[in-house]
Amino acid sequence: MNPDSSVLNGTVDIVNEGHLNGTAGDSSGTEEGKSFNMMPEVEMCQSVLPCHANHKGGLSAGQLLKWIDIIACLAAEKHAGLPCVTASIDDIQFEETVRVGQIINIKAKVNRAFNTSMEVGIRVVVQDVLTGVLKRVCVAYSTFVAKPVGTQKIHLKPVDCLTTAEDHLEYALASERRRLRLYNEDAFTKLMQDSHLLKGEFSQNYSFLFCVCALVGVANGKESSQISTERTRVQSIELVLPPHANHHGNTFGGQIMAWMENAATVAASRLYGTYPTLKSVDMFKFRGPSSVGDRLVFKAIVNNTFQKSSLEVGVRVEAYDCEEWTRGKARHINSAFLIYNASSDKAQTQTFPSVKYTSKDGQRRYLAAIVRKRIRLARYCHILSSKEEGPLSVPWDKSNQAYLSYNNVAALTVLAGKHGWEVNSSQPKIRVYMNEELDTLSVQVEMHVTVSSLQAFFLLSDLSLRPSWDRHYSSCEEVQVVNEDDKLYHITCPAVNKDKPRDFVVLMSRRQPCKEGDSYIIALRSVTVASVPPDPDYMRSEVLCAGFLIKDASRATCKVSYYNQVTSGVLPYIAGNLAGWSKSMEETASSCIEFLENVTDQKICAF
Ligand SMILES: CC(=O)SCCNC(=O)CCNC(=O)[C@H](O)C(C)(C)COP(=O)(O)OP(=O)(O)OC[C@H]1O[C@@H](n2cnc3c(N)ncnc32)[C@H](O)[C@@H]1OP(=O)(O)O
Repeated sequence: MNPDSSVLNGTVDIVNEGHLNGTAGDSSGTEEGKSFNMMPEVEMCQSVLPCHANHKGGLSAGQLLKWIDIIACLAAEKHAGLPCVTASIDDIQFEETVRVGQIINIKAKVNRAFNTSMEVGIRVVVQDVLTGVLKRVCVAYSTFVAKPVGTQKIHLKPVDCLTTAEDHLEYALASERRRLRLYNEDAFTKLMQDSHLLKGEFSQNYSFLFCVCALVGVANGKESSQISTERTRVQSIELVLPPHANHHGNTFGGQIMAWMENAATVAASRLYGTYPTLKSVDMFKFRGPSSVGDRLVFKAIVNNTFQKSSLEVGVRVEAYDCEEWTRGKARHINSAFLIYNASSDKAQTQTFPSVKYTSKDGQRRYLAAIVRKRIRLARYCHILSSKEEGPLSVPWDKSNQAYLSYNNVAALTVLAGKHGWEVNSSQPKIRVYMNEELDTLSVQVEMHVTVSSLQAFFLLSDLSLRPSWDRHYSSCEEVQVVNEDDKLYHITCPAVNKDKPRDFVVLMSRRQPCKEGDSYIIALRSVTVASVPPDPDYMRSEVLCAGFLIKDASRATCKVSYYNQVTSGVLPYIAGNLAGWSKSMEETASSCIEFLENVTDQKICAF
């Protein structure tokens, strides 16, 4: 590892610096006076070789899962002092592709012990050998159970070496995550059972979906552009040999996950016709053990596609010992759901075809994938609502106006410059992107408009015109004109579900480009002003960073990009879109384009 602290300091927002400085490979074997063995953390460094890579030269997700499981198990056993088994791994988002020649660093430590189980937190970082730059690949949380031979249950000692603020935070969050794990199972069962609720919450589109699904299920083949999920079905068998076993003789969990990833990737590529990119896994659950000599049958199938930009593959693992094999009696030992994105390494954005099911089981899987997507989204709601978000608004007054405007514009510029925007939906003039980070979610809506960027800038920066094209705005009134380019507005929005209607007080700061090629900027953020106190009829909500960047495409056309870093106040308005059962963002974008292209000269003059 590159010990150059300037390299590390440059990435402290990505990786905890202290974390990286304490390498287990330190030849002195000590850190801050503690012997290595006393360190709560376990660390692994791997140089990524061609044998670890997939066909694209990137580290294969299966290999990474194997390393994650090894290191997590060692951390669990260090705490328990006993053999431990993986019970589950929470969903993992893969943020960075790792290439052959780079160095992987994996650290794991027990965040919290409960009764017989404990949570292990794992951080994976990649370092480029030539530049020394470090990037986070993923963060994962595994649950391990201490399992000595026999049926005895072992109660674990509590984690008592919480030294840093991060240790304390992880300790506190571990019980939240456990609560969420248990809640997710209940929520899934309830949502699957309660089709009434599903129909209600998924609104018209969802009941429509139900009807369409039912029809498609019966009238197989009538919709020619849809591909049957059956075409993606994969079945693959592995015989568990000694090299596949862990140090206790059971089939190694990491190996099972790697095999599962392999089967899932084959299923996804059958639909796609090329190689999709694994974006995340939605919990690996180890339901029961297997051992050397077992035959493991992997069954994978695409369950559903979302907005044509991502798909879910379900993988089920069944184990048979010799006798069970001849009797045809399987043990269901593992299940996981993997999310793939259409590859973005081609000049043109690829999309997945829509799928249809042709059996009752297919219908169940299709709906279950929607429910899981909804739960993933709910996790964002949970993260957003349990994250100590606020207050996000900053008090506005004349003395801090210059700083606030600067921050407003700077925050939007930083948001727009983020890496990792992924296409969520694509239409001829509109494209929706999402950017998921650990605890933030941002959306971008790109629109191609046949008006000059100057005209779009003037029209969009007059927020009082917005209710005429954005149905999420009920009203928008000017509260104060600070100067020509900065105004305060009070916005009211319609109620969603059974909530009260919401209102926002925002500062709009607009900037024309300083030089050719720069964008016009219209930045929005919440502020508090004494003249607009919260109204009991409205739920006062906040926007942290939103707005438009507008850029010339040709003399008469421009690209308008709308950004929003999602807050709990904004989420209800876009939740359906993110989960794939509503197209409200695309509809609003279409209405925005129509407004910009058809607006009369009068309105422009009035501004
Ligand atoms: C490192 C390796 O390679 S290990 C090999 C791969 N892993 C395996 O083979 C494990 C296979 N699975 C098993 O053996 C079992 O399902 C076990 C041991 C995980 C759980 O056994 P069960 O009899 O279901 O145990 P039980 O229901 O009593 O739960 C025990 C604990 O595990 C927790 N647990 C059980 N399942 C899960 C799960 N899917 N996710 C998170 N926690 C879980 C429970 O909450 C409980 O925690 P607590 O005691 O702290 O409150």
